[in-house]
Amino acid sequence: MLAKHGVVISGLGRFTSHSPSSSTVLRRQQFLVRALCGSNSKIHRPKLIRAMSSTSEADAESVLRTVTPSLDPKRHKGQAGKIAVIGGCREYTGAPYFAAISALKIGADLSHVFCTKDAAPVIKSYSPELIVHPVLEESYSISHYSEESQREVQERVLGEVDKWMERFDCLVIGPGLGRDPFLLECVSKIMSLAKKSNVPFVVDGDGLFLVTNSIDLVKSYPLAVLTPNVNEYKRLVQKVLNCEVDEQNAEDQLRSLAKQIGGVTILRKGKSDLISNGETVKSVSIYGSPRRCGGQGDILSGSVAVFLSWAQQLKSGPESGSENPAMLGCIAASGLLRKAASLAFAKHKRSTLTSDIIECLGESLEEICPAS
Ligand SMILES: NC(=O)C1=CN([C@@H]2O[C@H](COP(=O)(O)OP(=O)(O)OC[C@H]3O[C@@H](n4cnc5c(N)ncnc54)[C@H](O)[C@@H]3O)[C@@H](O)[C@H]2O)[C@@H](O)CC1
Ligand SMILES: Nc1ncnc2c1ncn2[C@@H]1O[C@H](COP(=O)(O)OP(=O)(O)OP(=O)(O)O)[C@@H](O)[C@H]1O
Ligand SMILES: [Mg+2]
Repeated sequence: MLAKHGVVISGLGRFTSHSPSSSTVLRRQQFLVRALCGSNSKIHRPKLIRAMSSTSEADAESVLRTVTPSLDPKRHKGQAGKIAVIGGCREYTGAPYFAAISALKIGADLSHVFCTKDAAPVIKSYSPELIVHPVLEESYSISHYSEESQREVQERVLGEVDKWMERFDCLVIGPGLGRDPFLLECVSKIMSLAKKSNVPFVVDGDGLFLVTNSIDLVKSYPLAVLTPNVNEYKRLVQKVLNCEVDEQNAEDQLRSLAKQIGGVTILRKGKSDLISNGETVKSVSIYGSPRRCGGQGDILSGSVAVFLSWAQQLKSGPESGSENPAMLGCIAASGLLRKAASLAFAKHKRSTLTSDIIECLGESLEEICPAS
């Protein structure tokens, strides 16, 4: 057992359904400690405490090795993750597709998309692998309804999502959601349903627009992860901390922001990705690509959902640890996306697109954690 900030971390490496040998367990424990303290550290208490109390580059590859489950023939469909993306409207069909297909490409078993009726046939046509629910409604389709009928529509939407809720390991809320007020009101109620069922969620894109204006939707929910880009982060800082982004004290500001929102985990995307849960701050700067084509953040949000789910499995094992699964999920996802982006850029240079990066996710994970 190891002590961190006076908290006991016990048996970090036991997976419920993976049944690893004791040497595998020990290796995973050592990986996790190295990952959180830097790659050269040994398991040593004072050093661990020092490393956790300041910002440092996470060893993303070690985290990836630790959280990625082995492919066990005894496992059934669903055990490697069931993810749902809430997003997709008239304007945006690419973003929810990128998030949902990335989850499958990394290794999740099932990936659902809950989107508007207009977006559904388009998203279905991108891939038969996705389970697409055309249930969300925008104002334009219900504006001629009476108030009571509008309430009934909202109840129906919530019922359609809620009947699936308990089956999901994680939601991704926001890629390509749009900003329609009726739709966003439904989504805020979907967040409440997720919290009631203790389902973790990653909030991205227009989901962050919603949350920035109603911070209570995520406040103090430890299973919430926010993944803001430069603009989304600026808006969050202005709203919550009532000041401007301070690049000189980026880590401290991120830590304060996460703390102020009650210890949610925030992954601030940028040249280096910075991750904090209000206590520690970690960065992921390895790999990466100079191409800034749209959609890379969507790959990231789908990936965080999968790795967070896997890290949750680690935590629910009989020798569970107290390490934050959301932090581990963010570090793993950031490392993998940046590796895939660098691989795709090496192949495609200026013409690199988000779909090229998605094609490199499997190869990138395979290099770090071979399937056999
Ligand atoms: N193919 C698709 O369907 C895509 C849809 N997307 C969705 O589009 C919606 C809006 O997301 P956006 O990311 O465009 O919204 P943002 O508010 O983040 O970005 C809006 C504007 O900010 C500018 N900007 C970007 N990076 C900047 C930087 N570093 N400094 C200054 N300005 C910068 C962009 O040029 C853009 O015009 C979301 O729902 C999102 O999920 C995006 O995910 C991209 C792909
Ligand atoms: N300046 C940069 N240099 C290197 N990598 C970057 C840079 N900015 C972002 N990234 C990488 O790209 C990923 C996606 O970040 P980005 O800021 O493009 O998200 P986004 O704007 O939400 O994307 P999307 O177009 O999907 O909405 C980040 O996780 C990060 O690893
Ligand atoms: Mg985005």
